[in-house]
Amino acid sequence: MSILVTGGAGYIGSHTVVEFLAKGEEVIVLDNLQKGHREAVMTGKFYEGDIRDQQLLDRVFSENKVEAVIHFAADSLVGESVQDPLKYYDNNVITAQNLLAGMVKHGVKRIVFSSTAAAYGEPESIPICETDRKEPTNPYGETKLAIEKMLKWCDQAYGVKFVALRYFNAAGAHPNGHIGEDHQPESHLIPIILQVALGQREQLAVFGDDYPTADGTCIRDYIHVSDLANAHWLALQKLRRTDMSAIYNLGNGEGFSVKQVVEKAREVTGHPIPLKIAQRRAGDPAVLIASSKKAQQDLEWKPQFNSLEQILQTAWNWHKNHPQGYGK
Ligand SMILES: NC(=O)c1ccc[n+]([C@@H]2O[C@H](COP(=O)([O-])OP(=O)(O)OC[C@H]3O[C@@H](n4cnc5c(N)ncnc54)[C@H](O)[C@@H]3O)[C@@H](O)[C@H]2O)c1
Ligand SMILES: O=c1ccn([C@@H]2O[C@H](COP(=O)(O)OP(=O)(O)O[C@H]3O[C@H](CO)[C@@H](O)[C@H](O)[C@H]3O)[C@@H](O)[C@H]2O)c(=O)[nH]1
Repeated sequence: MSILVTGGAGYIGSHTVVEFLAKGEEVIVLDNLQKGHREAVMTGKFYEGDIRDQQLLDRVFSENKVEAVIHFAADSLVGESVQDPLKYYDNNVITAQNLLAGMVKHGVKRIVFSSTAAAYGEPESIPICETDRKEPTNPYGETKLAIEKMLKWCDQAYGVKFVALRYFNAAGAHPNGHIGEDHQPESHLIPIILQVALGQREQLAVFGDDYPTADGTCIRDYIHVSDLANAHWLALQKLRRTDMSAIYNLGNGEGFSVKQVVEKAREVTGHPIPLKIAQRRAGDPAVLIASSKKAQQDLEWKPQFNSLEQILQTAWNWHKNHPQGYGK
């Protein structure tokens, strides 16, 4: 039996493929390469194409005995989703609907889904627990929440069991140095900071310093991509073991402001990393910090790279050795 990884050529997906292969799983990747990189898929069977293509899905499910789907494929930028919400409803909600229809048609009953901290919106308290209020402040989070609900109803109606993983901010790179983060154009904080350190950008624009936080900049909970990858495998084990659906937060439980991340990156890279204060970015909540107690208890998940320094160090190794990402 194989595990189908959608979006497996992307940042978190490619790290998860490596993790699953190391655990002895048979992996199939489906990715339209709109953001992903063929070079990032270390091995396994690769289908290039779009999940919205029902015929392609039929082919993938017919040519392989798929036990479970790990669903990463999506658009995932907070700012862009505010500018172009319909793109997000199309590529996130419609895509998930199509995928689930394919799964139901072909009798595939397990799915691990990439949800997000953006499902919560402005938190009612910190750290955020899975049961806390969910009022997304951007369409991206709204589409992920809609998919979680779609999964709940599909469980009830068709017996498709799911684990939705609400990751906080994925960061870092695989310690093997061969895969890392390469988004074109890049919009995430840590790779942008490292591009400044590499001399590829003059400075970092800090999106707002008037938030209700100690230094006025937004606080996020950065979680290493390899720890996320491992959580997916543990989530699949839980589905195999219990056949019960569940939702988990995945973060380190510690928040860092944009300015604190810059300060730590200065230590790691030895570069002064100049910054300028810019306008707030629409859709950004001030503080997002996870309680991951539930994942630690139920999944026995233990993050291995849980300091910001380790996260920045692995990311810096990747960026230094691949200054053009997978391009060169
Ligand atoms: N990066 C983060 O901090 C973060 C945090 C929370 C949740 N997530 C979620 O995790 C998932 C992966 O994030 P990422 O940072 O690796 O993103 P990514 O853009 O690097 O990876 C997504 C992959 O999906 C592919 N894809 C997109 N739409 C597709 C479609 N319709 N058909 C086939 N392939 C398609 C892209 O080509 C890409 O390779 C996303 O669902 C995202 O919402 C990411
Ligand atoms: O040039 C930049 C880029 C980012 N930021 C700030 O840095 C923080 C982190 O931003 P970014 O790295 O873009 O991540 P988020 O917008 O927090 O979103 C990420 O983390 C979410 C979970 O918290 C995921 O759902 C999203 O997919 C993922 O992109 C935010 O406060 C941004 O405003 C800047 O100040 N300047």
